[in-house]
Amino acid sequence: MPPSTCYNCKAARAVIIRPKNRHKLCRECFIQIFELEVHETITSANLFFRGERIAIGASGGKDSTVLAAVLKTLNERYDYGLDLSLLSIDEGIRGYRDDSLETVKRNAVQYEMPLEIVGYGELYGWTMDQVVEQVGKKGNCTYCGVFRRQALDRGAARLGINHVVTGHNADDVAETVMMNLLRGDLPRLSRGTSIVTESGASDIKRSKPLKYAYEKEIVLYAHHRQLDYFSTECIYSPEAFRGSARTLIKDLEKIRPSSILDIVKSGEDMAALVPSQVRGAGKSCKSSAPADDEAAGGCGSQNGRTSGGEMAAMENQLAANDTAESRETEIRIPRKGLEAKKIKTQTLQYCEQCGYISSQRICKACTLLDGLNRNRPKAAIEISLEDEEGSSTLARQMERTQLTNS
Ligand SMILES: Nc1ncnc2c1ncn2[C@@H]1O[C@H](COP(=O)(O)OP(=O)(O)OP(=O)(O)O)[C@@H](O)[C@H]1O
Repeated sequence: MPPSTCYNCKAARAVIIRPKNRHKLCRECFIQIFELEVHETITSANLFFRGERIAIGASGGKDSTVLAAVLKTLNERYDYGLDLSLLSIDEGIRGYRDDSLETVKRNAVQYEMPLEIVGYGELYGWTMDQVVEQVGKKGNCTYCGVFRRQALDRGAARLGINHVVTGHNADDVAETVMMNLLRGDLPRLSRGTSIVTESGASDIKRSKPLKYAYEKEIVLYAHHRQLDYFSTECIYSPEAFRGSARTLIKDLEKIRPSSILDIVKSGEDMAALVPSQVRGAGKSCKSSAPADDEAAGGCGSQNGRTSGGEMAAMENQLAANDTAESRETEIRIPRKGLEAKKIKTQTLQYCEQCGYISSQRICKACTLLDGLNRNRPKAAIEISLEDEEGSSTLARQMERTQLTNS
């Protein structure tokens, strides 16, 4: 069969079949189109203003590396006038984050961007290796997600920047939509689909310029531009529910490539139906809008990305059961009072311990830290909570927050 020509330029040889729409493209057209689509996302959502300082949440992985590369290209090509920096959080995971941070350090040189690294150890007195040693692998993603959100805010505040962009892509958003649909959490679904998340008290705005970019296309882009990124998965436990949502979406994508974007768009439409006081996002509703699933249940990264084998085995099992058993269908009538799930609204306040924005008296990070510190052997607490000047980590954390909030 003769090689196909590019669907776009009709001249060069096609080397890519776009996962999004199956168009056959040459390398140059694919790169141009990918960048143009991110540019359109940025301009149609008015994400930036001229002269704005932006911190790129840089993990060294493919998504944030592509984000940094594309933002640098677009900033120069379209003269956005942005001042771009890289901001990395060192969760303290030996054999994973230390290696990926080396990639970010190289990216900082390659893209000529300043880099700030903020560590869980210095902020919280706990690295993720120590947390996992204490709590085990199960549930550790919750600690990591809650800590990371605050750490990104604190790192940005340290740089004097109030807009953090992250590499969350269309697949991540579709998973978040699916997970929150399955657990009936419309407020969180709504926050997860939003391209920008702002909270009432923190001045730090978050946005996802790659929100409509397919993960597969991000990998293709990184490959064809030969970007330097780190591809090892986090060594700690998978977030099982996200993994199941991912498997479901990947199965749908095989039958219908547009499924990912369709789910994202449906999520946006559903979000539009959620009243803003229930959604709990944005400055107007005075809520802490405590993030989407980035904070709620881990990083939403490679974690939990199951192959789908478990699902297939379960489907086979169910099919076998169906033929063996009689085909009875049980219809349950909901008990009175249980029909409608009560939707809680959130009220803005500051954590009494560290001053960070929270919907509770004590923020999630302090609650988790209290639990960790209570169970830490006494000698270890004394050593790790005292810094050279003798002030406690949380006290330092509070000082920083007061600076941030003032
Ligand atoms: N340690 C970190 N430091 C800074 N930003 C981070 C860190 N971890 C995650 N992020 C930000 O959050 C986004 C989503 O993170 P997630 O863990 O889901 O990783 P991912 O989908 O594998 O992305 P990546 O490929 O960039 O690692 C990343 O693209 C990045 O912008």
